[in-house]
Amino acid sequence: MPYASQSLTRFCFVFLGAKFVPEEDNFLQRHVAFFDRNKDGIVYPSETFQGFRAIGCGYLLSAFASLFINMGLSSKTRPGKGFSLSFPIEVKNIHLAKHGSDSGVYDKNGRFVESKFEEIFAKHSKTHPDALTNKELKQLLNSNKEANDRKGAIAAFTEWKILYYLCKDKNGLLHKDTVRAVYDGSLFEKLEKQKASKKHA
Ligand code: HEM
Ligand SMILES: [Ca+2]
Repeated sequence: MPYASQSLTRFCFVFLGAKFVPEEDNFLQRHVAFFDRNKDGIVYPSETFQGFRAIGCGYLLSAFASLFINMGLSSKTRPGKGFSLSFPIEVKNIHLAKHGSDSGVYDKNGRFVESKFEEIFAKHSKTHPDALTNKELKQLLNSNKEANDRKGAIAAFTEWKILYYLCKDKNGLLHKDTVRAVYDGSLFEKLEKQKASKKHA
């Protein structure tokens, strides 16, 4: 973004109270917008940390996640801009941070591909119709692995394992509706509400 329009965005946010709203059909923007705590369109490391804490993650995981996610994705989402030590992630460009060895449920623009989502469960949920066991999740990750893509495989492993750790049921199953909700980010809002209500109980 040229400097003038960047300043205009900042002006609108600060003085007019305008908020960044993710595109309705861009599920990847919605996935990430939860972590943009003040809705200015940018996720800073402190916001990733606060978002992780809000959904019930411990200090250590939240601290590591905020460092790795922001250091890893910041530059990719800021094409044409220099490196920034405050490691901002621009939500509108989050599709540029997609990696390999993923499920393909997000297309290259960050939109949700229903057929790819259904494919996960058609191929891998053998024990229970609408859920994945830990072993089936491992098989999913292995079958998504692309050749010479260690970085992508590690990123995919981390995303799925954190999801499993946070959301598996008491029988160790990761349910289809939970996985659907992580794609559009609504899962994060639900976890935040659950955590807040536990705190007040
Ligand atoms: C507890 C927090 C989070 C969990 C459990 C989580 C989980 C996931 C899962 C399961 C996927 C799908 C991967 C696939 O389709 O194979 C994904 C994709 C993605 N997530 Fe997250 N995520 C979290 C937080 C974040 C944050 C904070 C960011 C960045 C600010 C982020 C950026 C992405 C991106 C860019 C993708 C697309 C990867 C691709 O399709 O290549 N996620 N995440
Ligand atoms: Ca922000």
